[in-house]
Amino acid sequence: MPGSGKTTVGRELAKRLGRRFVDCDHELEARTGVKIPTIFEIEGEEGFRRRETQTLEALTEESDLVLATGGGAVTRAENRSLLAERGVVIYLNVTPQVLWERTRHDRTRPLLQVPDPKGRLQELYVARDPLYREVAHVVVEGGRGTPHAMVRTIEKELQTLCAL
Ligand SMILES: Nc1ncnc2c1ncn2[C@@H]1O[C@H](COP(=O)(O)OP(=O)(O)O)[C@@H](O)[C@H]1O
Ligand SMILES: O=C(O)C1=C[C@@H](OP(=O)(O)O)[C@@H](O)[C@H](O)C1
Ligand SMILES: [Mg+2]
Repeated sequence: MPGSGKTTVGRELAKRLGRRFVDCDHELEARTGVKIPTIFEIEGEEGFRRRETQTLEALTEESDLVLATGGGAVTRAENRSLLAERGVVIYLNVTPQVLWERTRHDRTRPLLQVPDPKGRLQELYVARDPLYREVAHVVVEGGRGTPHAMVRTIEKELQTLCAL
């Protein structure tokens, strides 16, 4: 979900694992030369989603990468397949209340620029939680832990997965 810590935790996890970190939104901004809100303004969510899929297709071809997606990547079935088949997917499960506390002053997430962002986060959470679970190999409860604690938990989960 937006605000769950994908960018923050992903960057720290990559450092810890000695891998390259890429954030899909940042890559998309680098490719287009404009910020995410501008893509939404000009092309709408549909245009953004099309570009997001193209970027995910390219990035999931690479190996040894820690990739942070945008929160809505799971809404397209083709993205879910790309992620589940080409990667080890980690779902950072954070309650809507905490997501709201973390994103309430942030203007860079167009879907949350509505009169009731807390209600929007609740709706998105209900709609997306099953999709995140469908695609995830690991679910990490990320409510109140620090990014560092989350990295440690993910590392342990990855070690368990690799030992299977
Ligand atoms: N585990 C955490 N504990 C507290 N704050 C966090 C945690 N993870 C991220 N944050 C903060 O929450 C905000 C959103 O994090 P971000 O990494 O951008 O989330 P996402 O990429 O999932 O939308 C940032 O201000 C970040 O510093
Ligand atoms: O939840 C979403 O649909 C989105 C989340 C954003 O990324 P974060 O999850 O990093 O905020 C970004 O991709 C875009 O604004 C759409
Ligand atoms: Mg992010």
